[in-house]
Amino acid sequence: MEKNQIIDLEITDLSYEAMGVAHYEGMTVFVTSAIPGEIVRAKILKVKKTFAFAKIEELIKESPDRVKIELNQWVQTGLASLAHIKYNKQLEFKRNQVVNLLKKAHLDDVQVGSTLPSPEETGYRNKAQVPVREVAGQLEIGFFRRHSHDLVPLTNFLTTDPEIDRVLVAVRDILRQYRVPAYDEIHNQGEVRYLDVRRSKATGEMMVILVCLHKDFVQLPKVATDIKKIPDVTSLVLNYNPKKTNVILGKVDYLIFGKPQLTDQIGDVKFRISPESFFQINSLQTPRLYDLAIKKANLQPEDAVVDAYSGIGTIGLTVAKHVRSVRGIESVRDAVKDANNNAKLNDIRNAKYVTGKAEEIMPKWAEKGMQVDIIFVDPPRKGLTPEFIEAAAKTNPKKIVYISCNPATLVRDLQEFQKLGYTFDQIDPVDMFPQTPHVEAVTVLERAEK
Ligand SMILES: C[S@@+](CC[C@H](N)C(=O)[O-])C[C@H]1O[C@@H](n2cnc3c(N)ncnc32)[C@H](O)[C@@H]1O
Repeated sequence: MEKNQIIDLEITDLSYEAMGVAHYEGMTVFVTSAIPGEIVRAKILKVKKTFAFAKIEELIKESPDRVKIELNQWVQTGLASLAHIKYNKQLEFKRNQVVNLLKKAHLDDVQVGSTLPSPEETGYRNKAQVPVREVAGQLEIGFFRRHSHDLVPLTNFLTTDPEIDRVLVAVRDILRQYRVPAYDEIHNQGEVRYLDVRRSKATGEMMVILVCLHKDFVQLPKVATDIKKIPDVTSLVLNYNPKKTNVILGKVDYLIFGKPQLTDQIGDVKFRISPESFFQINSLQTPRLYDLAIKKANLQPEDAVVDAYSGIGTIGLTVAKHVRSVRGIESVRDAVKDANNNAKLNDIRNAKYVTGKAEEIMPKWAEKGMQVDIIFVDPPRKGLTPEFIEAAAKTNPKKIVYISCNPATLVRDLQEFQKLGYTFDQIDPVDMFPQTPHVEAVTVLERAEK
């Protein structure tokens, strides 16, 4: 097999990144935008030792699961790599990912629920974070081509709230008008690296964050005056990121105008969110995810609850009124401040959040003999650490409710809890990210009776 070769392929599977999978002369070929059941004439783009990448030249047999999309770039860039597949099939794809991981781990008897669909299939994201680069002599916003930093200009991001897309385009036009340079990552020069826009579904307020190479730039006063005039924009923040790095946000924020936090609501609890704090991006699906997790926890009024990887306290503060106490752990200092302030804002007095790494704080609590009834964990994609798992089990909770955004680390961690006397019999996928291959899932671990 060689680059630019044209071959006919039968697509038999979808990869975790939602590329069509085919086999050809002992090689696995990943074909962008292809769907199982399709026969495609494909052009080979890159050849590795045992696998290759290809793109469709001609669709010979089309799958009935394919849907027409407005922009091929959504799938090609990886912004919405499932957008060409019917929504019910996307839900099946996500469930299958969990089923396959369980099979690999010889846990075939664990039940996998059907994926809980999102109330909105598009336009559900309450936040957009888009790169700003110069393309053909002009400042553009868009999305990087898969596995690259080549910007594909876009103004319709499909998965973000259309109100956010409107503001992104308006800010782009203001930056163009005042000739603010886009960031040049090769030379670490220029100015605006990313545009970050967040919208509260509860209040309609929007916060604009300009991620910049410098703390200030000559055009900033004029740019700020014009951004203030965009309807519904309530604050502007300059995030200072001077480093040559792929990390999007720098460590310092300067409030240019408006309120330093956005106010949103989940169920009947209000939340103020700082720019550095994590907040679930699918506003309508989040309360459904939490409801499922809370129902599975079967909380009792006398329960002592731990909310680990708590962000701004969304899970703990949602359950605080129904339990004895909530103790939360979160590594981002601003998020912890938000969590404790959010407790006050909602007149919740039995919840307290601390700053630190969950894998360091939990062993200390276990050491002190802290009594815990229920632990909620909601870690980032890399999952839990052995130190956290051991300490969590040591506090002897009745239940550990695991909310995960990566089924591979979820299954790995569940097996570790099993070794420590916890059992589980069901995983429930929840679609927080329609049109993308990301899978969220909830599992409850119960202490086995000794
Ligand atoms: C997936 S988010 C969940 C946040 C929150 N539970 C929610 O639903 O909004 C994971 C959170 O874990 C935090 N985090 C990452 N690594 C951590 C660690 N080692 N210890 C504690 N928190 C951590 C992140 O800052 C983020 O707020």
